[in-house]
Amino acid sequence: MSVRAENLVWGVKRRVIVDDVSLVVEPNETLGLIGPNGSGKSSLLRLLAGLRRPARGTVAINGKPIAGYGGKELARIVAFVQQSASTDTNVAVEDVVRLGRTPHRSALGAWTPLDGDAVRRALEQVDMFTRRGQRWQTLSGGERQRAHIGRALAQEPSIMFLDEPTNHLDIHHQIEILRLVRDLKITSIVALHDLNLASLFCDRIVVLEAGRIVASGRPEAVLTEDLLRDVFKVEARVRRGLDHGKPEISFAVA
Ligand SMILES: Nc1ncnc2c1ncn2[C@@H]1O[C@H](COP(=O)(O)OP(=O)(O)OP(=O)(O)O)[C@@H](O)[C@H]1O
Repeated sequence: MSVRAENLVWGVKRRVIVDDVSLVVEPNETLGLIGPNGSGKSSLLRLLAGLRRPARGTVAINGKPIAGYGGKELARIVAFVQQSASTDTNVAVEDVVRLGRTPHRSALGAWTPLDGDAVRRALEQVDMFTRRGQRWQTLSGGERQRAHIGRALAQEPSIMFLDEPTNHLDIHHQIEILRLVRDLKITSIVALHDLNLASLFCDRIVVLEAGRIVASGRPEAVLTEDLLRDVFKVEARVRRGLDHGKPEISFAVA
């Protein structure tokens, strides 16, 4: 499914936080959202997912304005993995992941084998199947993050929004989770701080600075030394990676 935003504006009091943002994400594309702290990545993700209403502008999913979707209908289509999401602490991993099935079930609907399959698959995808019975409060930060991603996967969404999904993850799981997101046949929009991971796993990258889009395109067009200097205030060298041909950034620190 596609996501199209036109001239989105959102702010708090007099401060404009998302400033006239327009973008299109094509079906099955993985779009990376990068930008310095406070540039508006999370705010934009929430607007795109319909969790927040813009002051101006529109979001359309598959050509239909998001305001035209019912709550449950939208929940079947869209999953959102928040930055450091909280969860009731007295539950097991599997209970958290099972919550992902909620939008697919009627109020009195029985748990079906299809629900069970989706939960098992999601637990396996995030490498948490063997920990499915473990209590939430005993999990490490990275395990909690993977369980939250598992919940979103169990939802079997058509569009997934992920806000810093690699937070707390070791390098193996950072790569595995982003590879999974890239390879899923769904549309994904991912806010990321790690520019090398954005380069490796995103089809396209949008760069935000102070709420505005300052660059967008394929990683090799966007991740330039000039952009890193201008937007991220770092000196860096960008070369083509020998193994994958994608831009590879090394930071020059004295
Ligand atoms: N509800 C709110 N009330 C007041 N200010 C807000 C609110 N939501 C966001 N902001 C401010 O808007 C700016 C953008 O926040 P946002 O979380 O979207 O940035 P971000 O790019 O995701 O940042 P980070 O990389 O640090 O996660 C920040 O300066 C933040 O303090």
